[in-house]
Amino acid sequence: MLFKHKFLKRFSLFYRCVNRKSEVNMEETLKRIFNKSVDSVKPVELISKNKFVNLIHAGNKCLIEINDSKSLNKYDVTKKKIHVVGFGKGVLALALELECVLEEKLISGILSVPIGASKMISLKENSNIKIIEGAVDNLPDEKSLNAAKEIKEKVQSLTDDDILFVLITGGGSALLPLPIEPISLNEKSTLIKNLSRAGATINEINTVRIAISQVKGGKLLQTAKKTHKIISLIISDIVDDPLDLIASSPTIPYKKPINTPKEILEKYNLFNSLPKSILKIIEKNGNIQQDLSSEPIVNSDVFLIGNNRIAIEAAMKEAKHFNLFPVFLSSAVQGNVADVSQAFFELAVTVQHFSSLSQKEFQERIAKISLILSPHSNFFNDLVAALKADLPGICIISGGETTVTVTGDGLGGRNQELTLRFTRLCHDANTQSLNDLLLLSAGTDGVDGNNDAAGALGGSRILSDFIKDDMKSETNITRVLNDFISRNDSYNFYKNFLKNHGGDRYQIIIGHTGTNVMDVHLLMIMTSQMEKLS
Ligand SMILES: Nc1ncnc2c1ncn2[C@@H]1O[C@H](COP(=O)(O)OP(=O)(O)OP(=O)(O)O)[C@@H](O)[C@H]1O
Ligand SMILES: O=C(O)[C@H](O)CO
Repeated sequence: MLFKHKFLKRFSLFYRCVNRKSEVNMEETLKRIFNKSVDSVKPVELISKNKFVNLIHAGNKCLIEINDSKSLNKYDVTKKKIHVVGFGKGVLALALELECVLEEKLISGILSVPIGASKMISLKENSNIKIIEGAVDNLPDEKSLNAAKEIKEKVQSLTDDDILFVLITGGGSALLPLPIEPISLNEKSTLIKNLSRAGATINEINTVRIAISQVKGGKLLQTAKKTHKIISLIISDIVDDPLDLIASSPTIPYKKPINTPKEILEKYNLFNSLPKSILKIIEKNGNIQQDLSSEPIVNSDVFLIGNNRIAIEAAMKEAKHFNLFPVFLSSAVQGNVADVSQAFFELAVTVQHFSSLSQKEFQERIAKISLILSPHSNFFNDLVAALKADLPGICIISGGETTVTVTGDGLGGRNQELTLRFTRLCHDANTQSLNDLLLLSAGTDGVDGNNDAAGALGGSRILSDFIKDDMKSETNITRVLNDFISRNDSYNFYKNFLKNHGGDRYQIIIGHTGTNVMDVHLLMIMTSQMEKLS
């Protein structure tokens, strides 16, 4: 804990003297900002409204134009047949946009999408695209294995007459499992589950996935050598948009990893318990790049069409509509959810108490928090500008993907656990002023771990519904919070416990959104009672 309790108590007295009933509906405001940020990265925005892909008929020629803001790319498709394959949480909506743009030029396709995805989005009535749903709880299963086999066969069958669109979004790794033989699906799936529960980062998990797959890490592209052109359209759900890791990049050869798969498995104590089949492959594929670098692939173009930054920009714009001063923190928030929730808490408290801190103290605190939250280079100046502004509140906006080391048997996800831990920190600090802040954290894919929520809201104000209840003493609340956190049961804290006490508006349930650009965090701090910086 960076701040001592003493520090918090000193300032709480000041805030208790002020009647701080805010008229802003903080929950609703944050939810609306989040929804706008998700809308901005939906395929309909990225492909159609932005005119990213266009079909042009010029005389007796037919061209596809791809306008990626850096360059205009033209493909002569007059005598070509166009196909599509895709895997990930957002590819159904992407394929629909592609169908609308390419019309009858698009003659076939196969998509591997999460269970339930086609309840939310339907392709055109006479669609030529086959949809295979699979990967319950984001883990590979027989259905996604069959999808992967079909996709590989399809790609292998293409010739110089064909153009192939490959749609890639987050969640694609679990939806395109094809382990190197003799590794079984169950062995692979157990290993990935163990890595994830041990708190491995997505970069680490995908490095291991690539090493044991027949199609990941550019290997699907190898099977498409005879195809005239392969055009990959990617929505990024990894920090810094590493194209060779998103959905384990079946169409982009993997660069040398920072840590080898073996080192990663050793780090999480999983190497010594590997089944023989995996062990053999891991020892052989020490340097993943080797097999692929010998044959440069010339018939492939790759476009990044959406990322977390776009969602953040939309959130910034929407926050202004609510008269909040938006401050961009980072698109790269990573790390253990315990550290990240602590850092968000300390950031909120520092902002609330800036007028009592010397400039040096303020800078030092922000610098400490920065070690965890990796702020954008202008963050400090932007924050100071917000503190000088005459607006009722600040909204600090970030994105990224935290990790949870799951030791309990509850239901939850990194977002709900982040907001629950944040709530506990605010509650423990026992300061009235903390009622003026609220943190929203949610996955832009609409899914947070192994349940139907996308995320939640956290802060001591979410407890006020049941603090009023005479039955609950302060100690009881602390015990309840600790219990749900230790069992990794954040979902049920919001779904059942909080709801039973009248707090039913703090969990975010929106279903599959048809896109995926990691998580968004919105920290709202009402400043109307705070002194402004001069
Ligand atoms: N009970 C739980 N409480 C907290 N976090 C959990 C729990 N169960 C799983 N998780 C975390 O949820 C994460 C997996 O969530 P999810 O399936 O949404 O993955 P994802 O990373 O968003 O998927 P993808 O990147 O493939 O789209 C892991 O980080 C895991 O540690
Ligand atoms: O599918 C995956 O590998 C993750 O969502 C990261 O892209």
